[in-house]
Amino acid sequence: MSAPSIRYRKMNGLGNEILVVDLRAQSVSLTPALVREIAARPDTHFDQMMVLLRPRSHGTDAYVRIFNTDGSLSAACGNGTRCIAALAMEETGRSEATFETDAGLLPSWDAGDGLITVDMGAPKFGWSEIPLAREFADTRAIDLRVGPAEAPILSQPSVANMGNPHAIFWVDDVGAYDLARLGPQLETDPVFPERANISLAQVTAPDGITLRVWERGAGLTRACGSAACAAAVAAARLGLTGRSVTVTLPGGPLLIEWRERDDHVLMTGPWEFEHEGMLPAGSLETAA
Ligand SMILES: N[C@H](CCC[C@H](N)C(=O)O)C(=O)O
Repeated sequence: MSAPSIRYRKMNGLGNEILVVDLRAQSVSLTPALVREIAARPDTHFDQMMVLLRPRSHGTDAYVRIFNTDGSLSAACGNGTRCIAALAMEETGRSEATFETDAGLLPSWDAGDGLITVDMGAPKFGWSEIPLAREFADTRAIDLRVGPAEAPILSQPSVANMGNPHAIFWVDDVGAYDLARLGPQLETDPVFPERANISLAQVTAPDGITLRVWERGAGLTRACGSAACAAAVAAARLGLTGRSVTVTLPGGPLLIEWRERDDHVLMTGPWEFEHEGMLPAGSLETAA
């Protein structure tokens, strides 16, 4: 049997590296090993791979599975959703697109000036919804720390689920920490049974947050949309900011609005097309 040929599109959302693979008309199974192999190649390297599958629900453009670099799955990726929304809008000629993931529906629309808004849904704050391994009554600050009890390096993060688990540590200077060293340790702390995305957040104004993220399954990235949403809602819950904030990541700013009406979080930002090509046939033979 000859290997299927599959096109990929390499994009990015604020430097968050996104590989889009459209399998709506093809049947190929992507194993974690194959995903890791694709991620290891310079041309197709990604932080997240957005795999478009045939829609499961009426009115949606695709059912989307999202893989991290390490082959694990995530039910949310804000930056990647802007990228696939841009492709879908170009394909349909419409100015909106809706995707389904395992975390629910993600409506998105053209916000003008080359920006796209994604409705990331309502955040969840219950300890079992994050999920955490044991009960915490107040997830605005949980008892977790790195370093000695009397002088912790980082402590008392807020936690939230934005379709995926996030912990946000509030700091005075996001640049003052070795996140590449602390991230892996916190990501896999036993309090997070499904691991977690780890953020350092610095509140710079009632409508401004600076953020650095160690992503579950992907490591340090230039931007993480769902982490920006999680930090924004966590800051608003603590009264550190209002419900509309600009979250500035290493890759640039995202506008986050936590809508009063239905608690949904709206994320607005750019997307960029880089190049396209075919996935290496050799690796796909393994999967066919
Ligand atoms: N970069 C993505 C999130 C990836 C999350 C993933 N690392 C996980 O939850 O496992 C974003 O823009 O929202």
